[in-house]
Amino acid sequence: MTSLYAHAGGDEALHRLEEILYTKVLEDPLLGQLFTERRATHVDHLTWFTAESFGGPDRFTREVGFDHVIRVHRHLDITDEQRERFVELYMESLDEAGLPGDEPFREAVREHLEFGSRVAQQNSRAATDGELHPLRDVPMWTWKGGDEMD
Ligand code: HEM
Repeated sequence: MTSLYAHAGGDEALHRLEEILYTKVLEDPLLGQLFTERRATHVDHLTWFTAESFGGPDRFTREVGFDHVIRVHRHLDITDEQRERFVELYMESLDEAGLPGDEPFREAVREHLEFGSRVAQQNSRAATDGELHPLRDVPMWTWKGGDEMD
């Protein structure tokens, strides 16, 4: 079965996607409150995370580590509106980056995002370690598509 990573177009396509998303996020009035400055590592780290989650190389786990994702979201106190806007901008970015538009792919990306953004939100609101989401590894995302020969 083709991985989501391969179907998306690999690192190059995912990097293009995350770059577009990050530019949108920085310019957005609601999200700009959280993302206050452009960080050099952001697009690369988000690319590596997504690549790994979609069945590509495990570079995020090897070079960054899942604890980092918990740390960066901690105490951001992400609101429902901000979480939803993040998902909306991400879905828009898929089109602008020219990623595949087929339904199984889009559905898998949306599920990954809904899950990931809820984990980030929970961790952003955790007052104690006990309130953190139990996820401690990059989640491996599967999908219903990918049987085609490509
Ligand atoms: C699938 C969902 C998400 C994933 C995979 C994700 C992943 C990441 C990663 C890997 C970083 C570290 C970047 C670095 O090291 O430079 C990061 C930072 C950050 N994330 Fe998320 N995130 C998600 C959802 C969200 C949501 C929903 C929000 C808020 C609405 C958010 C807000 C932030 C902020 C404010 C930072 C740190 C500030 C910055 O780098 O400018 N994230 N995220």
